Amino acid sequence: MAAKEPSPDARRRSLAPLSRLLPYLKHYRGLVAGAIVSLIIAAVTTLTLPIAVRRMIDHGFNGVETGMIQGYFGMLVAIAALLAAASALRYYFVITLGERVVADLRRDVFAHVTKLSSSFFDTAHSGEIVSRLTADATQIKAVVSSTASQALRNTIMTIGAIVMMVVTSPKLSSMVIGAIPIIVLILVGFGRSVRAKSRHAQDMLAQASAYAGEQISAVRTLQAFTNESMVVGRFSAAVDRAFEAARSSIMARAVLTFFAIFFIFASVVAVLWFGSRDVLTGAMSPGTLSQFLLYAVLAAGALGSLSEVGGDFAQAAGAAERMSDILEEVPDVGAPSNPQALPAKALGAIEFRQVSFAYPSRPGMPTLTDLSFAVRPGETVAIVGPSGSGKSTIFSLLMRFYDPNAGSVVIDGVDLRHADPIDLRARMAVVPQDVAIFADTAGGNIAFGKADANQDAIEAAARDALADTFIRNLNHGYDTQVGERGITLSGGQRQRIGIARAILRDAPILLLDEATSALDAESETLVQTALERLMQGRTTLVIAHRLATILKADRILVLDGGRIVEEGTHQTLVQKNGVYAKLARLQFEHGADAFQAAE
Ligand SMILES: Nc1ncnc2c1ncn2[C@@H]1O[C@H](COP(=O)(O)OP(=O)(O)OP(=O)(O)O)[C@@H](O)[C@H]1O
Repeated sequence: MAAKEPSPDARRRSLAPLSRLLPYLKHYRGLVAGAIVSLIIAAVTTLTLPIAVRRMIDHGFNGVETGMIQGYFGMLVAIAALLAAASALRYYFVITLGERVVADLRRDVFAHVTKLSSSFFDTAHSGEIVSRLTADATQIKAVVSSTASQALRNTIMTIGAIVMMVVTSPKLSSMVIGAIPIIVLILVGFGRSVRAKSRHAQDMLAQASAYAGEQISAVRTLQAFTNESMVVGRFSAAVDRAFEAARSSIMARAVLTFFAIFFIFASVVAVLWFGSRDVLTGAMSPGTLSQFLLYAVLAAGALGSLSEVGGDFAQAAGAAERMSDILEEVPDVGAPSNPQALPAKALGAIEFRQVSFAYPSRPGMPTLTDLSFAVRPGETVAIVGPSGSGKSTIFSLLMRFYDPNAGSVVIDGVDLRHADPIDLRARMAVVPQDVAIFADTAGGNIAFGKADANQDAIEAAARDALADTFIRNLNHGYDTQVGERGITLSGGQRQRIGIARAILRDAPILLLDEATSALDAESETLVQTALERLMQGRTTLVIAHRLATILKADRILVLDGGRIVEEGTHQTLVQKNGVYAKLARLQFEHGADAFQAAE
């Protein structure tokens, strides 16, 4: 994914990716219209204020029409009320719109990510995807809400105020308008440097947070190696670097503030100087001078803000691009337009026909070569082989996480390429080596096997998986939070939750990846018994690491270097004295006695 990212410069220049947000805005035309209307009302009301001020000064203070001053104050209060109402409405519409659009975008990106195929995740970093859903989405929210409305408001204000300046006094405006480009250029130049420095500060902070996140997630290792002071030292150095970067950005902003205020006031003083001469000569009324001054201040303020929002737009364009990159990612493995239905009554027959496969991230290196085997409904087949021989890859192809490069994988007579992956996976239950436990309750974790399962079904599955007793002994039984990654559970307990989940799923095909990590004898027996119950009446393919499992299998496939090198029962393979016999002696040492007995 990183390779596809355009350079930061290219990203800064192009605002085009923001147009990808338009379809989202279209769903909320009412909010958009409300925002624009209230924005225009607020801008126009602000622009009428100087006129009111002029009329008040020229007519209210001249001693002749003093009665009118009351009327003008009344009018000013009415204008203020309108301005306040329009601004409040603008805030409501614009912020709601921002939140709504970003919520939709987040939902779509997440939904799309869940559908992407394994080859995408082989190269993508999950942390990066999450940061797109959080940090990038937040930047987009800022643009859709405040930045876009600020830009629009300030554009209307700038144009409106300049027009009104010209209308009020063409002579003074020619002077001011001539000076504006110079001031803007200086401010924009400074603004760039401020932005570059603040971006640097953000990066430094991100580094510090990433370091903290990594260490917190591995806090047990950190404490076990008593590296607390080293880690704290590194973190505080990272935080200090972030602080220094922030200070440099704050300094630049302070200098910018100095120049911005100085230039604005200097130009106001210059206008006052020239204007007051006209007022003294009677060429201009004091009210007109005040009106002009107010317009000049409004124009300067609006222009200043406009120069700031440019950077925010560029950042959000980058964020929008990163999010739409994900939306444009097409899954390698998807449902065909007319998927072939699997037989209504699932049999659980599996067949690999001359399958060859290389992972997309390593195209030149075949992982499976010309692999053919069949598993009859209800049969239990054990796959054994040295580490890296391709055992897990067989499972990945069966679940259609990848498609083979040659040959076909067939379930119940249907080539998986022609089937809908959702339909297909519904017929399988998987118990992986390392059962994924979510930060949820014990019951919730089992229910991951079947989202609509009721409490009785969950408890029945837990009983069959021999997990019921330990779950009931937890503080709140099935409602106990088991912590992120199941940190509060033992290895054997995690596995039994995984087995309960598979029992609940009640699928005709069972894919079992036996854990390699040794459990104590008691847990081992529990897990083994639970697995045997689970395997009853189902087609089971098991990546076997234990002799006990192998002995119970109907057949053994021996895999080496992505090929099936031997096939048979334990007895026949041992007699053959080939790859299996050697592997069995080395790998199943802890079952050596059983091995001897079986021989
Ligand atoms: N996602 C992947 N992308 C690229 N190569 C992979 C991927 N997964 C596995 N491989 C490679 O494919 C080969 C077979 O891996 P596989 O996981 O199927 O082996 P295994 O027999 O299950 O090993 P183990 O018993 O150690 O789990 C290995 O060389 C491995 O490095």
